[in-house]
Amino acid sequence: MATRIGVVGAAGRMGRMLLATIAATPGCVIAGGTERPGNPALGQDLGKLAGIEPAGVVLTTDSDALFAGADAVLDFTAPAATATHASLAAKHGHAHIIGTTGLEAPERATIEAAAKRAPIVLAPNMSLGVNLAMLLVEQMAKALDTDWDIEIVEMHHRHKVDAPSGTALGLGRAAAKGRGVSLDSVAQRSRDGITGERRKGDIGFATLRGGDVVGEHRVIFAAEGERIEIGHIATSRAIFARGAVKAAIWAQGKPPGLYAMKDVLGL
Ligand SMILES: NC(=O)C1=CN([C@@H]2O[C@H](COP(=O)(O)OP(=O)(O)OC[C@H]3O[C@@H](n4cnc5c(N)ncnc54)[C@H](OP(=O)(O)O)[C@@H]3O)[C@@H](O)[C@H]2O)C=CC1
Ligand SMILES: O=C(O)C1=N[C@H](C(=O)O)C[C@H](O)C1
Repeated sequence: MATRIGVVGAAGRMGRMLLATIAATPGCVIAGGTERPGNPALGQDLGKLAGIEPAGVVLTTDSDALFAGADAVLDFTAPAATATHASLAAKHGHAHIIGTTGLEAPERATIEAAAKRAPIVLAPNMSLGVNLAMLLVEQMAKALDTDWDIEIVEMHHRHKVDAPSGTALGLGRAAAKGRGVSLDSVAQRSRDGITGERRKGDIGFATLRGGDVVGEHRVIFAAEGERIEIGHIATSRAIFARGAVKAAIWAQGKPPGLYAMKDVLGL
């Protein structure tokens, strides 16, 4: 039987890409899609919305019905909306694939509670390349001492609302894990003015925004006399959408729990 996959935030940049990817994946069908009341695309056919063949399902506001009827729901929306969606996943026990970034402690707590009742995959970046880069960064940070300063630079399109990006913070967490420290204790999320010299062991972040950049990340290990860099450049949102659909197929029918992309990808 086909895997029925729904999309909340279906009219968004990622939402449309997700619809097209579900339709193009053998064994998967679009179960439905939602947006908030007032969205101008409400009532439109989801296939048409994604620029593909009509899907015979229209965009609605009923996320409760979507979570009830889908095997898995893909969520690339906004933090408050994602917390509400996680509670719906818990209510219906169906898989929830979360790509939303900018989540703070209260939303994370709601997601963790929901994961006791539904399988939830949570990842700030669903591409294979970035998840491999995270593993490499962890290994490098483990091998190199604090004579190697770690700095993370990211650039995204002008519409992005959170900073640093979820991926940059994920790369930072991987580096901190490799060093055996918590990211919160060493993160320098921005710098301005007379900052004083760099504190040994800090992990620094720099954020660039502009144009239509899909997503670029660079982790720099800088020592006296040499530098190592691990970089990833996304040129299409299709890489995130493919990862999300893969996660949906993987998570369908799994026991409740909070899973990461490395579980899905077997890394
Ligand atoms: N993990 C990953 O691999 C990736 C993660 N992302 C993350 O995904 C998120 C979305 O990115 P992007 O697609 O560019 O953003 P968009 O703003 O284009 O899309 C988000 C969509 O969600 C909608 N939405 C907000 N609240 C609700 C709600 N309560 N119910 C239904 N829909 C809702 C928005 O509607 P409205 O316009 O009304 O607010 C909008 O249409 C961001 O957090 C981004 O960082 C992006 C790419 C990859
Ligand atoms: O908002 C985006 O576009 C992206 N957000 C994610 C993030 O915050 O890391 C992933 C990707 O880089 C695109």
